[in-house]
Amino acid sequence: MSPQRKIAVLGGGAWGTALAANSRRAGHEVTLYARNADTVAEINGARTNSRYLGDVVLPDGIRASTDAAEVLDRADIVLAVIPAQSLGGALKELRPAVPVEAPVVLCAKGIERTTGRRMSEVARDSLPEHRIGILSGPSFAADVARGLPTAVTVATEDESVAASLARALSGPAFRCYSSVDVTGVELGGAIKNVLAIAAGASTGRGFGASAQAALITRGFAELRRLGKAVGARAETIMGLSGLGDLMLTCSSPQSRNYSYGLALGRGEDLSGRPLAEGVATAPIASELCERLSVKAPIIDATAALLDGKITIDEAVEALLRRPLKSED
Ligand SMILES: NC(=O)C1=CN([C@@H]2O[C@H](COP(=O)(O)OP(=O)(O)OC[C@H]3O[C@@H](n4cnc5c(N)ncnc54)[C@H](OP(=O)(O)O)[C@@H]3O)[C@@H](O)[C@H]2O)C=CC1
Ligand SMILES: O=C(CO)COP(=O)(O)O
Repeated sequence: MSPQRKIAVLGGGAWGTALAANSRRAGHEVTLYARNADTVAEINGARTNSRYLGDVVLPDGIRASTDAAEVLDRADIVLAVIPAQSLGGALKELRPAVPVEAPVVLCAKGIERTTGRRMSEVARDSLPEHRIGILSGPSFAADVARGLPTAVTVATEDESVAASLARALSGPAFRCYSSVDVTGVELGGAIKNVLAIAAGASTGRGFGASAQAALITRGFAELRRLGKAVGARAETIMGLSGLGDLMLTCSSPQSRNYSYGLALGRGEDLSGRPLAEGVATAPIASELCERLSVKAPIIDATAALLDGKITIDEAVEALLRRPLKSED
């Protein structure tokens, strides 16, 4: 077990709460910032976060607060678990309270819709003097909150910081691998959400398991191409934060992105659904691929589908009618 640190978690949703639980089980002092007073009261009192994690009971000793400065005071490590489209603004606001010595580990999975920036690019702008890391991999919040086993990747540019974070954040059932490939780790997490919507839509429309497997595999080819174009390592894309998370998210209705796709494919009402980061990431991922001359027909079709420009049947027909080529 690594020495006890003070870990400050920013964000009181499903993943922030699950990571707080994991950090507590790993033996750390844990504080959590949530902007919702009811969430704070429930975590401190009943040790639940029923809005996001149902009846999962959290380990004791997590101290939640609506006061970010109090949560961040003397923190050794900060976990930023705020959704991708809100991360930049939130970190800018919190900047004066974030200790400069504390690495800030980003846990959101997405690309900023308005700018095309990956999470580390967003955070470096908001917190220019801090060391920035990223945590990503196959990990449903409810599983981690319950203490079920999984493994993820933690990346920072500095190898020793990455290794130290991996030691600190690993828990009894949460194994962290370290990496210096920040770009590769964050790219996998962002793109798998888009591909999960595509896989869900196909299955929801009734195209069957073969179509879903073909879509995931060819979607993964698009992620590999995009990874190469932005300088990600191939091993990272093949690893937990790439292939690993893609497999998880595209195969379980527990995924909010996959279930968003399922609902889309079934023609259900999409309003009031839980966060599905792929919805905002799809159009900007498609634009990014175009800008970098990366062929990404599944990402493009998903963006067009979400925008209402094409139907699922038209999307699949267009994908099948593309000129035949060698597999790459
Ligand atoms: N859930 C999961 O299984 C996993 C999620 N992730 C990623 O983690 C990120 C967060 O997801 P998750 O926790 O599940 O999402 P949730 O929807 O469960 O929770 C989001 C939380 O962020 C808070 N929030 C939103 N905007 C701000 C802001 N500006 N300042 C402070 N807090 C804010 C919300 O507050 P409020 O309650 O007040 O609205 C809410 O507590 C996403 O990018 C997701 O892809 C990664 C791995 C696993
Ligand atoms: O990132 C996740 C699992 O690794 C969670 O996926 P969803 O956001 O689709 O629920």
